[in-house]
Amino acid sequence: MQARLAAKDIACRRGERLLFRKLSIDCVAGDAVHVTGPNGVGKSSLIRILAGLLRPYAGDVQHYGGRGLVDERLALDANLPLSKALAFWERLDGNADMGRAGDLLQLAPLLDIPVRYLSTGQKKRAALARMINSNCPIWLLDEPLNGLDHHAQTVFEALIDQHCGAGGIAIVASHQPIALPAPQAVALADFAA
Ligand SMILES: Nc1ncnc2c1ncn2[C@@H]1O[C@H](COP(=O)(O)OP(=O)(O)OP(=O)(O)O)[C@@H](O)[C@H]1O
Repeated sequence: MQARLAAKDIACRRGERLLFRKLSIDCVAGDAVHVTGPNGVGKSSLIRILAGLLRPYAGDVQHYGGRGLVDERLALDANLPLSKALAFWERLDGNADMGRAGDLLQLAPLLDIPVRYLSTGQKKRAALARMINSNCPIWLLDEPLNGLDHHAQTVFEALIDQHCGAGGIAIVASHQPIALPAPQAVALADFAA
């Protein structure tokens, strides 16, 4: 069965505020979605709902296929050299070869450096490579270009293109323009409560 992610009539409440409501997204293999909106409208909250990390106030989310998330929280042990921090996930994900993603995102020179010493963009490159290496068909990306230099941005845009071309799904919350293959646009302010 092909990858699918469907959110139906979801609403999001944070604290006492209802942020958005009646939002539906239906993605099938190959789809890309660009979520936009001003600060505080709920883009990160939406990505976390789609990832299953935050319960929607109303509506539901269904998915077929694993979900990979990259947001501002770096899921890598700050005290380990990057190679060992990545190896932790490689054991869980059952994929020991960082391979192409690691090459393209130029991780080789960073592997001996403790994660806490990596620059913002280097950490983001490592997080993206880890997600790619997990082989999840559904990519959930919260500001994935933040911190990346122009070359790394271009490389990652090409990786999204390949991922969708191979039947993956990418849902991207981004302030910055990002080249996505035939994206559906979701302007979150249109669903503000
Ligand atoms: N745990 C929480 N409890 C209460 N309110 C929260 C919580 N987390 C986030 N919020 C509020 O929810 C709103 C939406 O936050 P969110 O991070 O989803 O917005 P965003 O659109 O991603 O913003 P930005 O563009 O600045 O990244 C903000 O007003 C924020 O203060």
